[in-house]
Amino acid sequence: MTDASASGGADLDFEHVPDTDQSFENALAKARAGDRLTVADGVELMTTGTDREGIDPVRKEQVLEAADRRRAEMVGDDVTFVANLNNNVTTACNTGCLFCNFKNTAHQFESDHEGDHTGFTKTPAESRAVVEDALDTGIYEVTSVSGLHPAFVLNEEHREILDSYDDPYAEVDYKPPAAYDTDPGAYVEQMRAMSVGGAHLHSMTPEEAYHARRGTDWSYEAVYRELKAAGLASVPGTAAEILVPEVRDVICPGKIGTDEWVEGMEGAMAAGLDATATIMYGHVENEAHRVMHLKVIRDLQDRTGGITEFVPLSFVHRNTPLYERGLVTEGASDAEDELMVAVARLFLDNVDNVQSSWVKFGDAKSLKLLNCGANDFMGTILSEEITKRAGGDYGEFRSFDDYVEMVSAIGRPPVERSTDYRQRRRLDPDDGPHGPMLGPRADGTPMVARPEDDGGEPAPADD
Ligand SMILES: C[S@@+](CC[C@H](N)C(=O)[O-])C[C@H]1O[C@@H](n2cnc3c(N)ncnc32)[C@H](O)[C@@H]1O
Ligand SMILES: Nc1c(NC[C@H](O)[C@H](O)[C@H](O)CO)[nH]c(=O)[nH]c1=O
Ligand SMILES: N[C@@H](Cc1ccc(O)cc1)C(=O)O
Ligand code: SF4
Repeated sequence: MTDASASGGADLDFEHVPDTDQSFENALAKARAGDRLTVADGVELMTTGTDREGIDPVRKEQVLEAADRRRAEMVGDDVTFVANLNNNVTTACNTGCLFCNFKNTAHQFESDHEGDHTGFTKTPAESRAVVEDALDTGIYEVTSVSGLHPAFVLNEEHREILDSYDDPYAEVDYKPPAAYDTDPGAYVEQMRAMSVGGAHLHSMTPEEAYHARRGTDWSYEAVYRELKAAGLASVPGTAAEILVPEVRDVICPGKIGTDEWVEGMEGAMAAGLDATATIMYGHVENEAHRVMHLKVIRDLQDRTGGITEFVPLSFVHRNTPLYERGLVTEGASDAEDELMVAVARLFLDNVDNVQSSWVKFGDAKSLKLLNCGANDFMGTILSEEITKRAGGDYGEFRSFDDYVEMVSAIGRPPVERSTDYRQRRRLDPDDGPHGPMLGPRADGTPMVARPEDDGGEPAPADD
């Protein structure tokens, strides 16, 4: 039997292990025929057979080839990408996920705290200014994911509710903005600020929505409706990590559970928002957990139909507590990354788009993954904090010319997309230089990186 433990480290005694009654050959035949796969089928494909130790290179190629063909049948050869900006509002967070080095514990942001930290908080006005600048470069979308700052509230009504607790910090992780150097404002103020100028705002993960309703009896749907009215247009399905309780207990015990993540996503879609879905893999979990996670996503999509894309996020281990505490010794191998993308394509028969992330994989591997079942190539992002702070070093920006060159090199058509994939524009490789055309101020002028995006020093922390 195969034991994933690709990441080495601690010997965790999980209930769910990759062990099935199915055979690899049967599972592959079903995948090739386009039959809906069971979890056992998925585990056979993900492990290249539980009858053998390790990954079998020939069987792996068979799985990748089946996924590549399925991708061509489902969405054709186009490789899509979006002109977008990442604008994360704050790194202050007390949730304590053990895979995350993006966050800084919130007490460090308090006005009376002595000593430096590397984090930041932006006011709504500062967020608006960053988005305004990026709109001029032609972006279509603003992606914003943040730490759960204790001063964050949905709106002023929420602030009053949280203020009325006897000990708000202990009971509901709330401390008034006056305690901090920088006030992040209310979530609705940040939404209004970042949806400026017709930008498509992609923000408020289920974990952030949980924070935006903490201490109340409001439903996720009601909270997402309020955020939508303030400018939110779609939701990033992060905070998913691995949607199996025994894994969450190890890597993110402070986070919402599997069922609540699903409830949050359903609330977003009930409010009329599209969402992406993610998996963060390559740490303590095994192949059974990865496929169980895919089943949660497929069931959710059967019920809602609102998931626009699935994003495999390979764990970046270097600067994280999981690595520092010896729970993992490395991230996923190349073969595991390939199989994750391929089995996602084969298992998720109801999700059109599977994303290959150059931030997580680098250019060479992310291009290879476009031949293993992926069809989307993420976005220009212009700024990156999560992977960089975890020790990743694939940069913070890809220009349209970079995209056209890379995608053409693998013989596929490069296509600019909107966040919901409904607007598409094919780029002619022979007609450069290339720039975005779909954003509210886009006119085809090439986007350029700010100096710090080219490996220079980042801007100083503002908090
Ligand atoms: C940093 S959080 C920010 C948004 C919000 N606090 C949340 O948890 O949804 C966004 C996502 O980044 C991903 N992430 C964080 N650290 C990572 C790492 N070391 N490697 C890969 N992905 C990581 C996780 O999937 C996480 O859900
Ligand atoms: N995979 C990563 C993403 N993906 C999100 C996209 O950039 C985009 O927001 C989405 O496809 C909706 O259009 N973003 C990152 O910053 N880092 C990644 O690794
Ligand atoms: N925030 C995620 C990436 C992400 C963003 C938005 C999404 O819709 C999906 C994934 C990361 O960097 O790890
Ligand atoms: S993943 Fe999100 S919730 Fe968890 S510590 Fe990082 S920023 Fe906070």
